[in-house]
Amino acid sequence: MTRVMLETQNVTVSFGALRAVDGVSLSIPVDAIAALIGPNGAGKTTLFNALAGAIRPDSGTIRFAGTRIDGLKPHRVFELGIARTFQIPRPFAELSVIENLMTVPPRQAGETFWRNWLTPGRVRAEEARLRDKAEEILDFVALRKLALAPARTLSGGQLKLLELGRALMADPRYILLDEPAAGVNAVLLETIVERIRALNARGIGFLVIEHNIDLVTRLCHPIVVMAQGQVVVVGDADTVRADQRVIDAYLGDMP
Ligand SMILES: Nc1ncnc2c1ncn2[C@@H]1O[C@H](COP(=O)(O)OP(=O)(O)OP(=O)(O)O)[C@@H](O)[C@H]1O
Repeated sequence: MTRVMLETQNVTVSFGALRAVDGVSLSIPVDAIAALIGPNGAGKTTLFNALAGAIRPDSGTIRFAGTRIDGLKPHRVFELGIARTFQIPRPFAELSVIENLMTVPPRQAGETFWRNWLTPGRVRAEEARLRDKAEEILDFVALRKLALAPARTLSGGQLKLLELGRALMADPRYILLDEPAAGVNAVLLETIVERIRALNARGIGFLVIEHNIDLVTRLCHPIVVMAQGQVVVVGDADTVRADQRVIDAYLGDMP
């Protein structure tokens, strides 16, 4: 039996009369690079917000590696190992690239704080360790040369890599990636794809919101298609492409 990493049962999120997420039940297997696609307004971001703890669902349950996480605060979800990136990257614009990584809170923030306070000599060692880790991650996301550049000078694609780097500082078990390809040139996109695959090979699971269907087809399985708050179909690229309900959902979105 396939083990499930992320499971939602009948999750609903409403804004007034609008059911942005309407009874979504999903089982995402351990270690999958899964995609969440669908036309504009389908409810993808709202579902991400519910998974990350930014929104409490009106009803339904969410489990991560078997633990209930619906209704938990974002920092609790983060501590359990779910990191997220945003459609529009949110770096500290004036801080350098490496500082942007070093400001990510450790997953066990309290423990580190008390340890440092009780043994102040360790603060420097802790900072050196953090810097080493940040440098290693910058190597991995191909941003080492830009370590000292202010984040505001980065291109769209480099900002996406910075977001991925910030997520990795938390040693996540799972990453919610919001539109990794948006505004990214073809060369950097290949770097992003390759890095996602490498991380997945190390056991990190992904759920990826993406409008670039070519990328989704190459990278993701399973593909979850949402429309009007509901899951339309879940399957591989061929299944999804051939499904009339998916075609209808996207055509319905055309002007
Ligand atoms: N905070 C909010 N208040 C009211 N309505 C909202 C709010 N957030 C989202 N919505 C509405 O909920 C529906 C789903 O939006 P959502 O952003 O989740 O869709 P999406 O699939 O992520 O779309 P896109 O691909 O355009 O980002 C839309 O009709 C949207 O207008």
